[in-house]
Amino acid sequence: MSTATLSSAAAPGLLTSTNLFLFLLAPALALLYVYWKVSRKHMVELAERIPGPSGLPILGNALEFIGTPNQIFNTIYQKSFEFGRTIKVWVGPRLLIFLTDPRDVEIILSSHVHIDKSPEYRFFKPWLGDGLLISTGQKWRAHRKLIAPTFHLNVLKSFIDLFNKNSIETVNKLEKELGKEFDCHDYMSEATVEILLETAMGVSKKTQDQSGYDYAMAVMKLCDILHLRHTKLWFRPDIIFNLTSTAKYQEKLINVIHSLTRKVIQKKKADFEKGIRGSTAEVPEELKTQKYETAVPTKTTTLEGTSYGQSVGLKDDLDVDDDIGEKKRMAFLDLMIEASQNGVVINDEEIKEQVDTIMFEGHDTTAAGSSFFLCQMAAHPEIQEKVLQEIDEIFQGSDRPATFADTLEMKYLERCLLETLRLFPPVPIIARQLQQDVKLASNPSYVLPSGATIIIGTFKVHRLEEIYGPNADKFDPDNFLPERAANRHYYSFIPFSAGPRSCVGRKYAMLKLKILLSTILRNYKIKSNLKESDYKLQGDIILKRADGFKIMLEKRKPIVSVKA
Ligand code: HEM
Repeated sequence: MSTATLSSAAAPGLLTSTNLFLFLLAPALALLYVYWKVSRKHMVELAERIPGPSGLPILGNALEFIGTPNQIFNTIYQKSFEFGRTIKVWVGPRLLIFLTDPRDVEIILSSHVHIDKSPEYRFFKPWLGDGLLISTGQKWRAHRKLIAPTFHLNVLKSFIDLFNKNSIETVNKLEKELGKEFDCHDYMSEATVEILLETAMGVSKKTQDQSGYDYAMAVMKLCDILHLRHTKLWFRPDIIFNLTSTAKYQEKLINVIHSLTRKVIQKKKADFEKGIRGSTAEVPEELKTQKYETAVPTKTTTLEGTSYGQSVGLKDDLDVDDDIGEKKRMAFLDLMIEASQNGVVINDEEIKEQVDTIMFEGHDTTAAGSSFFLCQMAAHPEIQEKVLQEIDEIFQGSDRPATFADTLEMKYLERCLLETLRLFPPVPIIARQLQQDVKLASNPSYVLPSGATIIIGTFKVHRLEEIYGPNADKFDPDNFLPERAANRHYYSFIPFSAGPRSCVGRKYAMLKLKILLSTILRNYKIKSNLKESDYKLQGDIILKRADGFKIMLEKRKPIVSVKA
């Protein structure tokens, strides 16, 4: 039989199986669609009760999230005024519900059940693995229990000298910018990375052949890519994204980041084997604070209306006052390495995930917070004068390093810092995935359906007129006077989130920022030609200024010049 005869003989059979396949595919797809519709019926019905912009079929409101990061930020914020405090948005088949009423925010954040992060956090996985920010369930609980004590105030007090040393080094680096307009965010990023290396990681930055600046820049570019994946729907599926040149670039950036974390862990392990514990970063004799430190009661952890960045009425696992044992008073990476020795609580891969997580969460947030603070000082010179006056009263013209007791005296500076975190929360939204229905406190007829993504709009909560008054958008440090703070709902100020998944670095951040910012202000006055209304905001993971954090410095008299 010829080949031609063979293929024509096989053709009818082939056609039959194709037809059969199509014949079965159509009802299978129809059944799948019906199943999908039925399984979502409950969610769709509950969502219908919640107000929100009307969207297109299939796409929902997805097209509203198009534009530059600054445009997207403005669109979302403007839209928030068109509806009430609870807003529903469909992005394709995904249901997002924005919450801004502090009573509803409390239900979600204070819960030990609603702790799952939204699916968007998966974009962080190649970088942060299953670190504290992303993990959930038993793994998150075990690691949170291990990590939270490493940011206890007793541990943080041992970092004061390193906070001072690095702050003075930042002041010295800034000197070359005198008289020019420049972006202070680069300096704040470098400083916050280097401080983390020398404190929480306990390695000297001098032993690292990779600079904090390179690391911070790689993180910044990686965040741009992750933001792109959040906002551009076609970049979301891995199968498409992995084919793009952006995916290759992402891989390169992750290599830069991971190479630093790997080196840090190797160095710490080597030290550990030699019996070295604690930070190996050196502090010059004249910057050691012990001789200046006055006795401060160890339990003085609350300042007026707030306790290190959250309402005094809120307590979390960082607020354990009882004296913890010597063993638990170890810094972050020391404890990770020690815990890994028996391999039960944490293994090597998990240590790497946690180091990556702390390096990211610990630097980018504080870099944004400190940059906004400096811009706010420049935009409000009369407020800056009051901060300078307070600092001058504390230090009396001396160039001695700041002590823990000094940080407790920086009450006005702290109010300015809290007010900065209110108006410009570095983490502008917090997202959770619901595994069960939740009735809202603000309106019990609204029930958040299981399967919905809940977005807590911190930026919006912090600017509610019903809570912060008709001038809610105005920079007013007196919003944090104890009597004003006491009259507000605890969950109306949540820059560090709150509840069981609150920020473990809250106290670390506040203490470090007070020392870093007061040291800068002891040396420089901050100036700018720009007003607050000129800021162009973008919320790509961390809230930033799309127009850059432009400031100018003027040397203060008398000049305080301490060598690091
Ligand atoms: C101004 C500075 C900071 C701000 C505004 C901030 C804010 C936040 C917020 C809002 C969350 C919750 C995020 C979410 O649920 O999606 C968070 C979580 C976290 N933060 Fe911070 N943070 C700051 C500094 C730090 C520092 C300095 C560290 C570490 C040294 C740190 C480590 C973490 C970690 C590990 C988590 C995850 C906690 C968990 O899920 O159990 N943060 N932070």
